[in-house]
Amino acid sequence: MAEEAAQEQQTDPAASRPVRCIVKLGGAAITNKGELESIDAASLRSACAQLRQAMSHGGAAGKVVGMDWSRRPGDPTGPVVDVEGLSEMGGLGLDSNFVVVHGAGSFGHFQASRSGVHKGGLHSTLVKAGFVATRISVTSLNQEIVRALARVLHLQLESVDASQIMLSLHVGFVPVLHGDAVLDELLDCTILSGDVIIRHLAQLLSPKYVVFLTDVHGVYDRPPSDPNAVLLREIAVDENGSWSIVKPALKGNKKGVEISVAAHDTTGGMETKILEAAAIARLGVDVYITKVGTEHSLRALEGDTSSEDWLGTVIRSSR
Ligand SMILES: Nc1ncnc2c1ncn2[C@@H]1O[C@H](COP(=O)(O)OP(=O)(O)OP(=O)(O)O)[C@@H](O)[C@H]1O
Ligand SMILES: C=C(C)CCOP(=O)(O)O
Repeated sequence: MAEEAAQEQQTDPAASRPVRCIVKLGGAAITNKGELESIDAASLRSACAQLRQAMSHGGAAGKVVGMDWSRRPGDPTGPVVDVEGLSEMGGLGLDSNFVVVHGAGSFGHFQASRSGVHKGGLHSTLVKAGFVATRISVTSLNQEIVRALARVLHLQLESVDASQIMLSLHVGFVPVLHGDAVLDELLDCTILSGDVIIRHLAQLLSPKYVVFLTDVHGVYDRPPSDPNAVLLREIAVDENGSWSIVKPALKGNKKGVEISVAAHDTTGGMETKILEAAAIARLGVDVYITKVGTEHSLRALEGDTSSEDWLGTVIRSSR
């Protein structure tokens, strides 16, 4: 009986509450992407705190009850479990209908690019070793992210596969997924970006909006390291999937965007993000790309990017 109910919830999206937001914690946002296996702790903390704020109904969400029970007694970071506090969980008014996907940043891209996992070739010992090394690296980042989220969200978090997502949401979990080294029918193995996972999730879950948090304010007309780079405020996507810059009007009617990708980035950097965001917008779901740890990221997570002073890129359907 329980199994049947679970299956029904898994296959029937209407059985679950609608998903409000799918958010990507970009690897460039929460790690120091150029420095091997280095977390940007301040940005990660800020992203978690803002997620909590965005999930809370009308601001303050009460006392924090840590859900990270893996800490040992005597750990200076806090109590192992505050049992009394747990009874308050029900009354906190957190809207758990968020799905979190994180990127790899400096956990995974180095290992993958050095061994060439993204290009396939599992017959090679180097690729096989790189596949394993990439998975170890990105899953160790995942542990840290799940811990950081568990410290501030009064919710249980799980790394889940697609078939479990709807059910997890239904019971009040916040699913946490991530890009990874994966087996592939065409290449035999490759690197799957969190950006691509988000597009699939958007198709599956029809969220109200999607947020990409990264280390720059949004999509620029050229790499943001160029002092003349202009932030693109709005990009429209037509029914064929082609996109055009709506705001601001660029000099010389410039249509394209110049993109640079870090040498060790195995998933295409900002180019992949724009392509995936355009595919999501085509579904009728607005996409916000903005910088982690800013007032703009909080507003994006709350779904409120309408005011003129919001800094970021909105990608939406032209329909
Ligand atoms: N035209 C451009 N507009 C915006 N960012 C750009 C552009 N060209 C290059 N970039 C770079 O893209 C980077 C963000 O893309 P990236 O894929 O690294 O983000 P992420 O999703 O946070 O990281 P990860 O892929 O590791 O999860 C920024 O650091 C920025 O410098
Ligand atoms: C393990 C890796 C390298 C996954 C990469 O995913 P992304 O950082 O979201 O593009």
